[in-house]
Amino acid sequence: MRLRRLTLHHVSLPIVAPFTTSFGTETVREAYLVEAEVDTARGPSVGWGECVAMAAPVYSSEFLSASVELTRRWLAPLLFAVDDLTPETVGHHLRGVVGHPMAKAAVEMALLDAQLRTDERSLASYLGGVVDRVPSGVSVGIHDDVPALLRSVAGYLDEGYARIKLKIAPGVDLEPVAAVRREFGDDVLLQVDANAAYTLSDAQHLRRLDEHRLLLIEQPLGESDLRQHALLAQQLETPVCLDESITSAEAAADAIALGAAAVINIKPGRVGGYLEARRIHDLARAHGIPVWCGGMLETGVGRAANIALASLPGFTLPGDVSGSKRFYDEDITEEIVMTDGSVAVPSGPGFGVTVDRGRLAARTTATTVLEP
Ligand SMILES: CSCC[C@@H](NC(=O)CCC(=O)O)C(=O)O
Ligand SMILES: [Mg+2]
Repeated sequence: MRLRRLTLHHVSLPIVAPFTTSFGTETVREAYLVEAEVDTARGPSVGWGECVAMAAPVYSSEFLSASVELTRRWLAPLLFAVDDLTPETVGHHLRGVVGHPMAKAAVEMALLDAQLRTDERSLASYLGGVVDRVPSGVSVGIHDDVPALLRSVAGYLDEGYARIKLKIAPGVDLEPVAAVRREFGDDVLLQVDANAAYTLSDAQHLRRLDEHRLLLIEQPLGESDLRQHALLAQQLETPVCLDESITSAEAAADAIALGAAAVINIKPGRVGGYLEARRIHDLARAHGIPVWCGGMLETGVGRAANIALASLPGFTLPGDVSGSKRFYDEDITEEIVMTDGSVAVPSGPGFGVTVDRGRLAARTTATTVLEP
């Protein structure tokens, strides 16, 4: 294919309720969608991608305006210069640009969507999906008090979510977890996510979570603390899951080899795209490491693609693949609906969803048009 134009649609989506993690509170999701216009062997096509970087470098070192600038100054010119571009070679052509996996993932996504639409093939089929529905978990932010948390969890359980993930931080961990266990019983699939808020010196404190029979504890320590996660894992019964630390298949291999990850949260944006995400899936599966699909408050574009990824056989734990309404009153695509604890794997060509241009325009704060 040949890339003719990249349009970055900067969008601002209000979140239905403040979402608080150990690194801050989000009330609006700033993001950008990548619209790629390409010429393929079968004629012109358009594909969509989504950059999951946050507005500020609080989750990882990437942030949206840097991703836009990187795409404008380096990623787009490199890709415009390629005559026989394919989604599978985007990573190769961008190898001279160090880092920035989220920015790279967004453009690779758009080219992959464009190619799959031309081929009339779904992303799930292309990646090797084996199921047509996947279990839907939900991520629950830190609340002001336990009663408010219990009301939120009760609501999600009433909706049918298959798994509850609680954000925790020092001082807001043992009490809320114990309260949820006490209120909803032992059968609820329950896990926690610290977003790197603890240090190895907290090991004895974190051991006290073991009594609550959690599925896992996600990213308790810092992104670069692989060895320390391995030492922590030796002290906990609760399986350690890594998120922020797993920035590539190579990082996943190191984490597995070091015993730092008993479970891996795969986020295509964080690792540089859906092809790298599949490589991590394959690697983890070869080592008997369960994986699940994480979330970055994606719009229906990224959400639909994540659900397709979650249909691969190694995704044996419910992912953060909630319905659109978990975060947004109105999505930019058709609504992703969770019913009876699962979401349908999109079966249409490409990512299987359609960007509603009216809704997109209503949420667009700026547009960056990139041409050769
Ligand atoms: C704004 S927090 C984004 C990162 C966080 N994501 C979630 O908690 C899931 C969000 C979602 O369901 O999209 C994580 O560390 O796993
Ligand atoms: Mg996480």
